[in-house]
Amino acid sequence: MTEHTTAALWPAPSATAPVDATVAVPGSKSVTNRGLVLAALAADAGRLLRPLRSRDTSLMADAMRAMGVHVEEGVGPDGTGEFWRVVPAGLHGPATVDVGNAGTVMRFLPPVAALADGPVRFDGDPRSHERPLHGVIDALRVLGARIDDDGRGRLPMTVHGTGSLAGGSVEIDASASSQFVSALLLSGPRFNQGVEVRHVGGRLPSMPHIRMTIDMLRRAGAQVDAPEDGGEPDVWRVTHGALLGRDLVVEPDLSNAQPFLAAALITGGRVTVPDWPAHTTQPGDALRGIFTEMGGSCELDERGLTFTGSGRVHGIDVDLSDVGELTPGVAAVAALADSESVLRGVGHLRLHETDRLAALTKEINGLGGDVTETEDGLRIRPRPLHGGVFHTYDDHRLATAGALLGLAVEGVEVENIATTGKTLPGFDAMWTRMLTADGAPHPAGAPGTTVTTGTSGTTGTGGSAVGARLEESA
Ligand SMILES: O=C(O)C1=C[C@@H](OP(=O)(O)O)[C@@H](O)[C@H](O)C1
Ligand SMILES: C=C(OP(=O)(O)O)C(=O)O
Repeated sequence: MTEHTTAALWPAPSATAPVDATVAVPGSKSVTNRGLVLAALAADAGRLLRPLRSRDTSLMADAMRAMGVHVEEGVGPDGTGEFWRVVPAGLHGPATVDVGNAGTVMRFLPPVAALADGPVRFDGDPRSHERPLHGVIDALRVLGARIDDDGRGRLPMTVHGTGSLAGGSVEIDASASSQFVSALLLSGPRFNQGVEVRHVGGRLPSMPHIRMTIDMLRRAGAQVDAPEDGGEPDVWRVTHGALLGRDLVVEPDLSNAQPFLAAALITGGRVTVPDWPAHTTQPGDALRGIFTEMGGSCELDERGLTFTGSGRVHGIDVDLSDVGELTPGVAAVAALADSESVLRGVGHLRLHETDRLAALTKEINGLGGDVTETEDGLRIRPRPLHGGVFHTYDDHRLATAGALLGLAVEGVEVENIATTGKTLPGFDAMWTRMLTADGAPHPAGAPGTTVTTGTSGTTGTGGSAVGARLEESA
């Protein structure tokens, strides 16, 4: 856990009534950044429709540009929103990539850089020097790349691209991050022999994110063999071959929908998120089950996902290994529940944007809570909380967790709310608008208040298509 800064304090608004709003959530970070990588590696141009525009995705687009790929911004005809057009080109070095604190950029791009025709230097925020990268660095060396690092398997480092990579079979321990596996698979079609990745080690977290990688690779024309198709457990194979340029519609970011759905749960209100996909690999879809168990109910129909709180919030005993990025939000809700919660399977969160288990424990306890760290998660015993400063350690999900606590606890001040810009710029304005919605009951198909950001996302309200999934129109 890094030291907190003296950044501005944001007085988290408390809820004076049950929320009743429709909140259009911008595009998925994970889909946008995979889409950019696959488009840059494709044989011809493609577009990302409704991409997320945030710090993590801008870093990815800028890194592509630094290596010679054209990423152009555009706005489509009425109602279709913003897009990014990606025109692949020969990947070039020398180049410099700023990864910020984006796991997707620091893990997904070194294999791309190995295909460039010169050196690509990687560096980022101080925290990026602490986040594990050994799975990618060691694997790339086995697959034929030359990499200069400081011997710790972390950033900063330089990948000496030679224009191609042999590829082949490799064993990695990806228990620290599923992104090691995704990184090698995403570039696999461009390796001369494709790639076979075998995970050896502790439990692999974030499996839905690996399924997202496989799903998107297949939609881009790649041949992938995966364990869920009857293959060997923990072994993935990607065959060498061309990737297709195409149009990809980016789904709303369901993990970023979490604070808004949680607001309905905490206040006993109602929030609709339009364009919630009927089928998705996003881990945020698990919120339907988790928050229902914690005391609400949800309905997926032509308006999107409507979550309604019951006025009671229950504790939960849950394994979040598959959906680790939901942990800060679940922990905040659990601190306001009527019974104890145990969150399991998320030891790897100690290596996320910050040590999330330590940070959540310290900050919730700083408001009077009773949270203890376990070996692989958190035990949360609800207690009456009081106001105070909620530090965020440059972690977007700590910031939204603080906002959630502020709904029910007067006098919570969230440090550096702007850190939400990593994946959700304008969160504070969306939050305030959700809370100041007029609460007028909205019949099916005619939601009352719509909250959008200016950065991306849809502005659709009633009648917007459910199932805005990854779609090919190429
Ligand atoms: O591949 C992805 O897009 C992600 C994978 C997960 O990483 P870990 O497996 O490191 O938790 C997740 O937490 C992160 O927010 C996004
Ligand atoms: C862990 C996260 O991000 P990253 O992609 O930087 O790993 C997250 O968004 O919760």
